[in-house]
Amino acid sequence: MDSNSSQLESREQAPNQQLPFLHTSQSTHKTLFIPSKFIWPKGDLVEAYERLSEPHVDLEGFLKGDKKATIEASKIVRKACLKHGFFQLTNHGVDQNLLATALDKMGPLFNLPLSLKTRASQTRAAKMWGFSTAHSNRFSSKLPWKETFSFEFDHSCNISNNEPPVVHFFSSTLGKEFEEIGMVYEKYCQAMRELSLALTEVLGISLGVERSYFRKFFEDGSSIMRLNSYPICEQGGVALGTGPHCDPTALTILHQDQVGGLEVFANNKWHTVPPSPNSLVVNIGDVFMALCNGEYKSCVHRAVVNKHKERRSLAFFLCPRKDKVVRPPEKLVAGDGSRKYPDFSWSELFEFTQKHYRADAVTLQNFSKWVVSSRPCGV
Ligand SMILES: C=C1C[C@]23C[C@H]1CC[C@H]2[C@]1(C)CCC[C@@](C)(C(=O)O)[C@H]1[C@@H]3C(=O)O
Ligand SMILES: O=C(O)CCC(=O)C(=O)O
Ligand SMILES: [Fe+2]
Repeated sequence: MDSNSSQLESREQAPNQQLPFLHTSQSTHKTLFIPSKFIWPKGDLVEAYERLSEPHVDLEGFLKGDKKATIEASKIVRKACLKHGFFQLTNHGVDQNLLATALDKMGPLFNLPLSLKTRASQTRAAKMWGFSTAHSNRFSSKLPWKETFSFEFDHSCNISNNEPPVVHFFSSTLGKEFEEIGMVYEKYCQAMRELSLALTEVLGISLGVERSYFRKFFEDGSSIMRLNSYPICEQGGVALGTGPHCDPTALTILHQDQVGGLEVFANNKWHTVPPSPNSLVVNIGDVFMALCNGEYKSCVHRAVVNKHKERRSLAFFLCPRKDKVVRPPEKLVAGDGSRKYPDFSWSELFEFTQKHYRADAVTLQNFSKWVVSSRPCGV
């Protein structure tokens, strides 16, 4: 844990110091040798030679209430989650226009001058909210080759509010003229909330727990939405867009453009995940792995960089309410009676990744040890 936590940047830095990809799309300047802060260890860079597209889970029948199709979908989900925690969704019911617009609007957003984008930086106490360029204000090494906008999405939020929260995030930081873009992401988050809650039902069925069990658990949650932009990186084989990690959250729905770059670790090897039009990528995260007592795998994945094209993706991270206790239902413990992870609240795990430990492929393991050692009575 030491080598990981030492990457956390303790000093406040001037944001965006000499980052090589600033204004990539507006400038002809080429950066052949990138700063050492962007160089990742060889072990994290091992290439992927195989593809992983399967399984595709067709949600149409489930969404229409067809019992046979629901059982079929839950069986496919179960097999994938027992193995690696990754699958793709087709016929997911999300408006294709909304999906296309959400990706399209990222162009004008990330192409804004850096001075404007940084107005949306660090809008909240935790440093991860708002705009970030390479997380350079948070970490001192292994910087990710990406820019991101991150914001919270409270499940109780209602679009008929005067100024819904996502619209407020964009208009209050970037200006009133960003209300329209804000509304696109507000609608996108609403759609992802519905889809992710529907997925919790499929997961419940697949685990043999009551269908609505996980829906109820996440219904009043507060999720995280992140827009990722991966600039062109001309120096091959040293940088990563996002390093190998498991999402500490519960469930991630990823919408990626057609460039490609997502890779998943399965059967002890890295696999490319070629973009599949009309599909959304889903992966299990640490909170869900803990909720099912380790039965389903939190998916180890990363995003590689591209020498020729910029890449964009949108990640919706389903999270419970901050104070909710993450504890598996009886049914999933009863087998051998032993618990794989201690009880914890989502806010404890979230804070762990923001204050003490940079999320990686073994966050849950290290978090569990930390919880057990820091509580007087262990679990
Ligand atoms: C709770 C979170 C921590 C991260 C953002 C959300 C969900 C995913 C996590 C992250 C993407 C895992 C890889 C490392 C990270 C630092 C990143 O590269 O962006 C992670 C996020 C973070 O702490 O910002
Ligand atoms: O952009 C991608 O393909 C993956 C991003 C990711 O894993 C993340 O943001 O957690
Ligand atoms: Fe991820």
